[in-house]
Amino acid sequence: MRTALVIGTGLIGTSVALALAGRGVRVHLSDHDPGQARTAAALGAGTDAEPDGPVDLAVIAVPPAHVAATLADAMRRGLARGYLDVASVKGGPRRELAALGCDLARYLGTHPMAGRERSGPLAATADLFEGRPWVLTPVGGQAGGTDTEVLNLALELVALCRAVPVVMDADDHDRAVALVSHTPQLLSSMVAARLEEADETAVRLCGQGIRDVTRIAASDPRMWVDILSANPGPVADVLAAVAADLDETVRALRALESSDAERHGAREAGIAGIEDVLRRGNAGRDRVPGKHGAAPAAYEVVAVLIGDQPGELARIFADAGRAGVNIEDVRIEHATGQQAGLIQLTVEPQAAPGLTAALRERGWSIRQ
Ligand SMILES: NC(=O)c1ccc[n+]([C@@H]2O[C@H](COP(=O)([O-])OP(=O)(O)OC[C@H]3O[C@@H](n4cnc5c(N)ncnc54)[C@H](O)[C@@H]3O)[C@@H](O)[C@H]2O)c1
Ligand SMILES: O=C(O)C(=O)C[C@]1(C(=O)O)C=C[C@@H](O)C=C1
Repeated sequence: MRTALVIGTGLIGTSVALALAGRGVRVHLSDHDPGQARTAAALGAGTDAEPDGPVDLAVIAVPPAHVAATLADAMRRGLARGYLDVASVKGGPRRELAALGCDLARYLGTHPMAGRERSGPLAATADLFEGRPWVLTPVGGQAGGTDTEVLNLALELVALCRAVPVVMDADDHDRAVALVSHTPQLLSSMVAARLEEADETAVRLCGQGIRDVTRIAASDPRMWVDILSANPGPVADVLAAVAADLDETVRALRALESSDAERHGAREAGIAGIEDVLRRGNAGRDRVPGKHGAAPAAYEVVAVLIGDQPGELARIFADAGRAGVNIEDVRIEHATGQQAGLIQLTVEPQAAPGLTAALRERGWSIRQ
């Protein structure tokens, strides 16, 4: 692929453009807000000048509700040899495109399983998709089937973004993301919504647990209304199953709360009910793939106290590097009201003792 056009230069469009531009593709950037395209160009994602002829691939990265109309317009203007979108739902856009009478052979619905809770070009990064699944939903058959050239262009794009292609049927994809992406977004928002009216004395106690659970509650509501309203049935099915667990858990807790719990064996039943959902949670969590889609790995965490001052992170990473240790993941826990935090360095189990010793030697305070 030599040339590409990215329409919609927000978080995802600009991240794609940065990855392509970094690997030598000439990228044209377009957005209905020209300021967004200018910002993306200033970040090195390409040029906001119009292409002077059809590009190899047009990438449509606008909110789901605008995908079909944007694609239809681009196709009518003959802007590219192949077209794909990156929207988080796949069944709806394809049906809308068909209803608009577009050439479905030149189009492929795709979805990179990577993102952030922030929007816009300034949140974009060239490595956003590295090691992440990128779903492709080609359609077989002669009439309306995906053209091989378009599928190959999409595979090249996925490879240039260093993502991992996963081929799926569009409706199967929508049911899968209802479970692993759309319902988690709603549950995160619902937990965070409890805090809106909460007493300040409670909010001050927020620790890492609630930070983990509510990170994506900071996402753009307009975008998520678009996504959820394009996948209502599958999301409602998963939420109904969660609601059944919630009902059971509330019943179990109420049984423990009642004053005559001991007498009627309700205490044992209540504990069993709570334990059941926690154990099923352990089993589900064990199935979440690890880094780069590999089987979940058992890592160890080395927790170190760091000061809240410039250069501390660089210093600790350099010290870990000098000890020859590869850091698999990093998390920082901020201590409320203190000029310090706890950095948790996730490493291979065999590297943990050496890293602990090396950091102690260099004066770092290790927390057990
Ligand atoms: N945010 C995520 O985590 C994530 C992950 C994977 C896929 N997606 C999908 O990627 C797409 C873009 O999401 P985002 O997070 O980059 O959003 P974003 O808000 O950061 O960017 C969207 C951009 O599209 C532009 N836009 C809106 N309507 C347009 C139109 N009609 N023509 C041209 N430009 C238009 C906006 O000005 C904005 O710059 C969505 O379809 C979303 O479902 C998002
Ligand atoms: O990690 C995040 O912040 C995301 O929101 C990413 C996430 C996801 O649920 O995994 C969100 C929506 C997208 O369609 C794909 C990826």
